[in-house]
Amino acid sequence: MADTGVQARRSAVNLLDQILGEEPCLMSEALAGGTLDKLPPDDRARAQRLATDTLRGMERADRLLQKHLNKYPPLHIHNVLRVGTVELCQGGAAHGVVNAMVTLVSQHRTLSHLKGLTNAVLRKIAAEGPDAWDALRAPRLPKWLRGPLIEAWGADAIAAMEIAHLAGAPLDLTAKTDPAALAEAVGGTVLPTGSVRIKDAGQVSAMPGFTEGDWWVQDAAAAVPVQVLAPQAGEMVLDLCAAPGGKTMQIAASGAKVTAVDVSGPRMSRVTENLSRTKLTAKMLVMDARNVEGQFDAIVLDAPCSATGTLRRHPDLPYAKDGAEFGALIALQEELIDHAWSLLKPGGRLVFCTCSLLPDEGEVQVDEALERHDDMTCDTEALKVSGIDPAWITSEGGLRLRPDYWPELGGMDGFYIACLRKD
Ligand SMILES: C[S@@+](CC[C@H](N)C(=O)[O-])C[C@H]1O[C@@H](n2cnc3c(N)ncnc32)[C@H](O)[C@@H]1O
Repeated sequence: MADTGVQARRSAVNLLDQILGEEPCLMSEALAGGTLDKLPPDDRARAQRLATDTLRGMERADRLLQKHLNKYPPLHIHNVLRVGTVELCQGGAAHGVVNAMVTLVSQHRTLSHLKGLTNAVLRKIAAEGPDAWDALRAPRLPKWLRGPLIEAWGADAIAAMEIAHLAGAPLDLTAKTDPAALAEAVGGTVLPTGSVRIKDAGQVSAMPGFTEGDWWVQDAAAAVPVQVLAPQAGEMVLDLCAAPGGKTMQIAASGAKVTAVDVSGPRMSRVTENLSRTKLTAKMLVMDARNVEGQFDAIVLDAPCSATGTLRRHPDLPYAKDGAEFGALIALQEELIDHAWSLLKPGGRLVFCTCSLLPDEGEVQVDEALERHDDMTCDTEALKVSGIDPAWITSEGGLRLRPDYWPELGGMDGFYIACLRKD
């Protein structure tokens, strides 16, 4: 029987039901719960892509749907309509999308009576087409996050970030040795910071050089902290909060001796897999970073944070979170900085970074660390790595990267990075 895409679409809707349900969760949590486990790999990838695209465009989808609904139907049907609307407005063939959505509603145990509504509404959306979609504003961040971000960066910057969030993220790779050769092999371009960017990537594991371990997936912004650290061959480098290992691999590839630490055993097994594929080595410790002992020449601390810099790739986050746990993360970051400082040799450097857009997890965190430690200074020279605009250096001496930077190149994740020198 021909694949009508019903299974992948049903799974996308089921994912959204969990993410947007009474007890919201992250997509990664829904996936870890096995939601897509029974699907063949192609359908799994398609379901995840559909759910992600729908979350990115959800505000637009709801605005279009509002016109055709007296009141919102049950969440499951609402999500069916959202997925259908996003597909239709992003160029999906009307006949195929509407048929698949109506079929999956007609097969539902208790909601099959709403197949007529599904059919009628999606046909109207199909008639309006992508023009109606393009005329709508970029979806806004939820109030709990928008308010603090406007306070930090201003309304214009947040509007630009919302456009970047809607656009999504291209695939960035870090080359083990030669970015130019990698770009040629995979049909990508070398970014100013040396990462290789691919606009329309297919299945990652099928790309040239994956099995050989010539590269790993890492957003361009996430690759900058180790460029700032500039590890040297033979140095003893500590990578705190290391999993899944992007920075561990960068450090190991430089010839430094790296010790990678993460509190999560399952996440550390991903570091092991990545190191084995790329034929790189590191000493691995599964433990709380606050209990690590020893003295190191250089340390990178990629602290757990709100991850608000990664919304281009994780549009589920604003729906699954409400900021309630950020206070505890900020307190943990402070403890981690202080412990990392005690592990650094005199003359050494600590690169502190977070994939956050909140100054409390970046600029403020470093300002306060400078107050607590007399022997700590910010090394702004270290931030002047290839492709970094000096205008991105902040008043306390860190580096602020934002999703609205490099708009012509396809953006970057939000990150904060500081290089702290021990006098
Ligand atoms: C932002 S991710 C790290 C990404 C990683 N550095 C990379 O480049 O691939 C943060 C990590 O911190 C780990 N983590 C959270 N609390 C920790 C703690 N107290 N000690 C060590 N690791 C911790 C999490 O398990 C998670 O893997």
